[in-house]
Parts: sequence; C-alpha cells; structure tokens
Amino acid sequence: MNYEEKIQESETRVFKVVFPNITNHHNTMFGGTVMEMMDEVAFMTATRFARKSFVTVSCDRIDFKNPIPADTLVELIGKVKYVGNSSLKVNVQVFVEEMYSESRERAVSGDFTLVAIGIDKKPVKIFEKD
Ligand SMILES: CC(=O)SCCNC(=O)CCNC(=O)[C@H](O)C(C)(C)COP(=O)(O)OP(=O)(O)OC[C@H]1O[C@@H](n2cnc3c(N)ncnc32)[C@H](O)[C@@H]1OP(=O)(O)O
Repeated sequence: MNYEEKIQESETRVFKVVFPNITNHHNTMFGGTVMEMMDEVAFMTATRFARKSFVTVSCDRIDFKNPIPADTLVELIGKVKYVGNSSLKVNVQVFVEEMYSESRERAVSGDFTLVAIGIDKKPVKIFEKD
C-alpha cells in the first residue's frame, strides 16, 4: 500500500451525540471537550496510519467557527496531512448535524502533531526507508 492509499485508509470518522453532560451555560458543547475528542481522533488516525505507538506533541491553531448546540450530532474526521521522520500531522475537522433535518456545517478544525515512540519513550521512525 502506498502513502496516498494509507492516508485514505486511515481517515477516521467518529460520531458523538451532544448530550447535556458535555454542554456549557450557553447550551453549546464545551470547547475543552471538543478539543479532547479531536486529540483522541488525531491519535486514532495516526495509529491506524502507521500502527505505531504515538503521543501528541503539539496542536496548531484550533478554530471554533460555529457553536455546537445541545441535542445535535457531531462528526469528527481525522486525516493525515504531513508525514515527517518520527512525527506526523493530522488535520481534524468537526461537523455539526441537526438530528431531525439534513442540516450540516463545519464547526471546528485544527491540526495535531503526534510523534511515534518506542518502548524507551524516545522518538522512532514512522516508516523505515525502502
Ligand atoms: C495520546 C496521548 O494522550 S499522549 C500524552 C500527551 N503527550 C505527551 O505526554 C508527550 C510528551 N512529550 C514527549 O514525550 C517528547 O517531547 C516527545 C517524545 C514527543 C518528543 O521528544 P523530543 O526529544 O522532543 O523529540 P525530537 O526533538 O527528537 O523531535 C522528534 C520529532 O517531533 C517533532 N517535534 C518535537 N516537538 C515538537 C513540537 N512542539 N511541535 C511539532 N513537532 C515537534 C520534531 O520536529 C521531530 O519530528 P521529525 O522526527 O518528524 O523530524
């Protein structure tokens, strides 16, 4: 499987229901919870891409473009956008969907950098050179 196929195969989609336990006093989803879910999806995407042990080392700007109201569904989509030596970057997009109509829009997006580590917790190459 080549790089491009691996990127397609490892694209990771997760749905969540925006129940009251994850909303704030504006009755929208708490931003920190969105970021936690994004980090988890970035981790899953990286792991499925390389089948190595990853840790998150940084995240770039996260844009909260639209609020995520209570009683909606969110879809998080993770996709590898850059592969380095031991690190890779995963773009995560979050879409919000109405439960009882076809309405859907992008709400949040951001990039996460993860590093593959060995059992000694030190960085390891993601792929050996052919
Ligand atoms: C899934 C989870 O919940 S993980 C929990 C949260 N994360 C953690 O606890 C990670 C804590 N951090 C660490 O253990 C270390 O910083 C490590 C293992 C990630 C990196 O160790 P370092 O000695 O700094 O690594 P080093 O300087 O050799 O860099 C390794 C790679 O990471 C990249 N990197 C390091 N720091 C950053 C950063 N802040 N932002 C982006 N990339 C970075 C480097 O560019 C390099 O990439 P490359 O190999 O593709 O060229």
